Amino acid sequence: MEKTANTKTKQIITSEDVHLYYGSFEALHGIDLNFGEHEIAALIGPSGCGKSTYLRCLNRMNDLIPGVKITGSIELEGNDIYAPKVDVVELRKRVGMVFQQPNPFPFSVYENVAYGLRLAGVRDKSLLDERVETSLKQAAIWDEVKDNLYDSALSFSGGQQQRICVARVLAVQPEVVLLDEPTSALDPISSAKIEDTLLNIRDKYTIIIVTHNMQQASRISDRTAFLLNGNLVEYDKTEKLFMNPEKEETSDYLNGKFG
Ligand SMILES: Nc1ncnc2c1ncn2[C@@H]1O[C@H](COP(=O)(O)OP(=O)(O)OP(=O)(O)O)[C@@H](O)[C@H]1O
Repeated sequence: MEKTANTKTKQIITSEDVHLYYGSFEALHGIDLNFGEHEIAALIGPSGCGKSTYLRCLNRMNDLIPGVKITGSIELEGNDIYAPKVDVVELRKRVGMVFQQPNPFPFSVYENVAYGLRLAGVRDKSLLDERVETSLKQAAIWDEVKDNLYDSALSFSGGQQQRICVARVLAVQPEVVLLDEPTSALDPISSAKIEDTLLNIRDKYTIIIVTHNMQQASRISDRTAFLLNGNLVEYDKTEKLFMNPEKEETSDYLNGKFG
């Protein structure tokens, strides 16, 4: 198993021995994973193996679930994200998240993308305009919405809504973007646009994506982690993991023997 494949790349997130309990149920059994700057990492594995649970640890989304206990360590650029002094709102700006179902607010496209900036106290109209446009361009949706910026985001298609959600996350200039099955509710053309978007923005962000779609993982990710029953089985360069996995469980999963 190669956990530090990109040794030359600066590691942005390092997690060690992460255990997560939902009440008495242990969903993660000690996960060691790290993620580098400008890297796309994919988390794959059968339903219920803990992919989303692990992803949510990275910006403390599990804090919102009653009865959850987490042990181990997760650091963002060397700082413990679970330290008592951490401002969780600030953390979630640095580690943004896109969900499975597009979830734009019932506001205009402009206000969706400007939302986080306004919350952060940005009032300068030209700065807001500039960030909204840049973020929509990065999310590869600008051309489709630029003439309708003040229409409700809900009036756009699911695929367009998802790219508006990506733009909303990018507007606050995060370091890490987490995506939890962002294309599973989308048609293939919209999915391909999201994939292109991720490839376009990888030079500025660290991207961690949970996906059930193995072709998607192999198309866009630099490294892939295979999880099974709350354990990390293998983490390696994507091509290596798909073409020549070290572990039998990985090979069985890739060959459709379970999951
Ligand atoms: N809020 C919760 N309360 C209790 N158990 C939970 C909760 N969320 C998830 N679990 C359990 O934790 C385990 C891991 O779930 P998780 O959703 O992380 O898996 P997953 O790999 O993302 O699955 P899927 O691919 O189906 O989304 C499962 O056994 C699940 O039933």
